[in-house]
Amino acid sequence: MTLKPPPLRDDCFALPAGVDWTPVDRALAMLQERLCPVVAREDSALAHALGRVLAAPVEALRSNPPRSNTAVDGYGFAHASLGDGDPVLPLVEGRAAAGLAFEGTVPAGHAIRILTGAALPQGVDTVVLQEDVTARDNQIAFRAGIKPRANTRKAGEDIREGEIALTASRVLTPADLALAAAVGVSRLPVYRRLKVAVISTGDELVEPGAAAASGQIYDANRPMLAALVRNFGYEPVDLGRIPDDRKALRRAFDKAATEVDVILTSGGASSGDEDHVSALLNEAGAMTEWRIALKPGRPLALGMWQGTPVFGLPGNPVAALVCTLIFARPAMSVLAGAGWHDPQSFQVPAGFAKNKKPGRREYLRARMRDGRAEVFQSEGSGRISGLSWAEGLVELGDGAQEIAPGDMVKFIPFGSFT
Ligand SMILES: Nc1nc2c(c(=O)[nH]1)N[C@H]1C(S)=C(S)[C@@H](COP(=O)(O)OP(=O)(O)OC[C@H]3O[C@@H](n4cnc5c(N)ncnc54)[C@H](O)[C@@H]3O)O[C@H]1N2
Ligand code: MOO
Repeated sequence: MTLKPPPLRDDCFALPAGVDWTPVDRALAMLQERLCPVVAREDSALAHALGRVLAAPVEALRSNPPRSNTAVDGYGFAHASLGDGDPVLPLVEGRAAAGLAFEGTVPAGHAIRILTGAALPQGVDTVVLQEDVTARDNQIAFRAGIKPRANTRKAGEDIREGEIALTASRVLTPADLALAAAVGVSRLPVYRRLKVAVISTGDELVEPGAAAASGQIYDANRPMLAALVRNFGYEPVDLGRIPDDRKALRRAFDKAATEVDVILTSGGASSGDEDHVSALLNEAGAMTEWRIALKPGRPLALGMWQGTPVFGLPGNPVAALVCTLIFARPAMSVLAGAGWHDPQSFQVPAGFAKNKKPGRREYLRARMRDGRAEVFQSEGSGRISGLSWAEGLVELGDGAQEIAPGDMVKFIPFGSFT
C-alpha cells in the first residue's frame, strides 16, 4: 500500500505581519519548520536505488562477515595448541577456500592450508601468513610469537544481524548499496523521486539554438535549473518558457500542480508591472513576496499553487542560482524526505579585499586557488560567465565586514550543495 503524506498547509510561506526585510537565517528557519515530506514510499531494487532517499531504517538480515574468516592466504591452527619455541605443525589434508568451507575439524597441533575469505574451520582461530612460513613434506614451520586470532576477521565484526545498517532519510550512496547487499537486503524502501517543474518566464526569452532578435535573450536559467534539479537527485519536468501573460502562466501552474511536487520558476519575481509570478501567487492568496536581506536574490516569491509549493526565483541568473542553492535546495530536501541539511562550509583565508555594508547577507562567486578564496571580479547579477568560473560561494554575514586579504571567510564549495 502506498502511503500518501498529508498535504502542505496553505500558509506554509506566510510571513509575520509587518516584516520588511527578512534575514536569510530567519527565512531558512521558517522553511525548515513548515515543510514536510510530500512524496509517497515505494520499493526499489538495489540496482536502481542510487541517489534515492531511504524511507525507513534498514536492518541487517545477516551479519557481515557471516562467519569468522581469514584475512590472508596462509595456514590456520588453534593458537592454544602451540608450544614454546618456533612451531612446526603437520598439515591436515584438504584446504579451506572462500565459498568452499572445510567441514572437518583441524586437530590440536595441526594446521590447514587456508585462503583469504575462507571461513575458519573448527579447530582454527589463528592464521599465519604464507610469506612467513617454510612448507615442506606436509609440514609448516614459522617463528614463535604470533598473536592469538592473528590475521582473522570475527563473525559480525562489521555489523551484526538485527542491527540498523542504514538509517532513514539517507540519500543512498554507492557504499550504502554495498552495505545493503552485504547484509542480505536486495530491495530498499525509498521515497518516490521528487518531481520538480522548471519554468522560465519573460517575453524576451528565446530557446537556445533559435534565431534571436536584438531585444531577445536566450533562456539560460531553464537548462541551469533543470540540471541543478537533476544534480540534487530529483526529476526535472521541463514546462518550457511562458511569456509575460498571466493567463498563460496560470495555465502552466495549473498543469504543473497536477504533475509535480514543486514548481521552480525564474523571472517575474519582483513587483514590477510584468512580474506575473508574484502577482499570480498573490492572487492565489498564499503568497509571500519574501524581501530577503540578501545579495544577490533579494526578490524571492514563495507561494502555494493548488497545494504545490512554488519557488518564484529572481530572473537574473546569478540570483536564480544563489536562491536555488540557499533556499530551494534544503526545502526540496525536506519535501523529498531527506530532511534539512546545511551545506558543509570551510573557513579559509580571503584572497581579496572588500568593504561590506551591514544589513544583508552576501554571496560572492568564488573558488579556491593556492589555499585562498578568490572572488569573481564583478558582482553583477547577470554575469553568467562568473558562475561558470566559480567553484563555490563565499558567504559574508549580515553585519558590516571589512575584509582584507588573509582574513578568514566562509567558503562553500558547489559540491556541498547536493
Ligand atoms: N525597481 C526595482 N527593480 C528591480 C529590483 C527591485 O528591488 N526594484 N530588484 C532587482 C533584482 S535584485 C533582481 S534579481 C531582479 C529580479 O527580477 P524578476 O525576478 O522580476 O526578474 P525579471 O525582471 O523577469 O528578470 C531580471 C533579469 O533577468 C533576465 N532573465 C530572466 N529570465 C531569464 C532566463 N531564463 N535566462 C536568462 N536571463 C533571464 C531578464 O532578462 C532580466 O534582465 O529585478 C531587479 N529589478
Ligand atoms: O537578486 Mo538581484 O541582484 O539581487 O540579482
